[in-house]
Amino acid sequence: MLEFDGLVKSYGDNRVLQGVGFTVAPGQMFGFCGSNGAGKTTTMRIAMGLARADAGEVRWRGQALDEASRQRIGYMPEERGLYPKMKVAQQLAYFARLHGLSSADAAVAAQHWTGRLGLADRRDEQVQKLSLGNQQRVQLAAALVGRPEVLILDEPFSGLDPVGVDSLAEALLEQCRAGVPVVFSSHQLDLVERLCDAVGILARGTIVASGTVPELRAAEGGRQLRVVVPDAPTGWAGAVPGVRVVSEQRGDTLLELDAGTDDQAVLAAALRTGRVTHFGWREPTLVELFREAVAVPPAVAA
Ligand SMILES: Nc1ncnc2c1ncn2[C@@H]1O[C@H](COP(=O)(O)OP(=O)(O)OP(=O)(O)O)[C@@H](O)[C@H]1O
Repeated sequence: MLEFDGLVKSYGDNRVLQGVGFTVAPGQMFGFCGSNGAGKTTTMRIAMGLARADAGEVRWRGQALDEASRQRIGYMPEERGLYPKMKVAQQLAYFARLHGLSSADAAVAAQHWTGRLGLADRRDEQVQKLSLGNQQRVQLAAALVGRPEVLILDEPFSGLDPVGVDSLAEALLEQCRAGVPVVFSSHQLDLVERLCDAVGILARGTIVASGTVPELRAAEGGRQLRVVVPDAPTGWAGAVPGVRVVSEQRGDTLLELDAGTDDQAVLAAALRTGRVTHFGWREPTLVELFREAVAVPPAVAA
């Protein structure tokens, strides 16, 4: 297990982390979400020993991370960290050597990851001559090239084109299948929803929601039903007991049902208006769950 346990961190009066904890199992892909400035980078930097926590620790296999165990982590920092004048393959082989690979293995790993991440034609170019997206790919290759036991990636998908997103996603899933725990931060919640086994949402210094996306949906609790009745008169659903109309546009209605309201009664009411072309429960997207989770509760806002 990779365990983030009770992390507390302030910068002056700015209490950024106030007890952040979550765990990532081997082979699990964990999407670390939160608004700008929520503290995701700070959390990852603490794990890598680049910022010091005021309290709490990060453990891998039960041991607090130290310099030696961090050698076995593939880390992609937010601020990026490549040598601009070094050539791509040479640089990746260098990073692999830093992670303990022999020079022969390092050269093979550099060759492999440049191929996997669409950089085969760029191996002999200086990093500074690459486009931003390709520099990003090199940075990802640098995190992967040392055969990491754990991956901690700060916004690895930002700036990648759709093909780059796909090749990185495939590479990360492959790492998971090999038993590597992967944590990555992202604002691309559609991607998080598609890729991650578990999600943690950081707000107000703590993890305010965590679990699989279906678990987050279940915790959210709202029951919304989408009913499409093209010929129905406007406002038809307002007359059904226990139903609140969330939105209604040319027969396409989104309804919130009270706990005791039978969806079949709603269907019967819809059928009385004419044709029903769609009737189904609507699952909130991760974007909607995120908005709900980060919204300041009235008691805090007051
Ligand atoms: N070295 C530092 N000195 C002072 N304040 C800092 C430092 N690093 C981060 N902060 C503050 O800590 C807070 C959290 O920043 P952090 O970069 O961890 O957030 P984030 O969730 O990664 O944000 P984003 O999504 O915008 O990248 C911010 O208010 C930021 O200004």
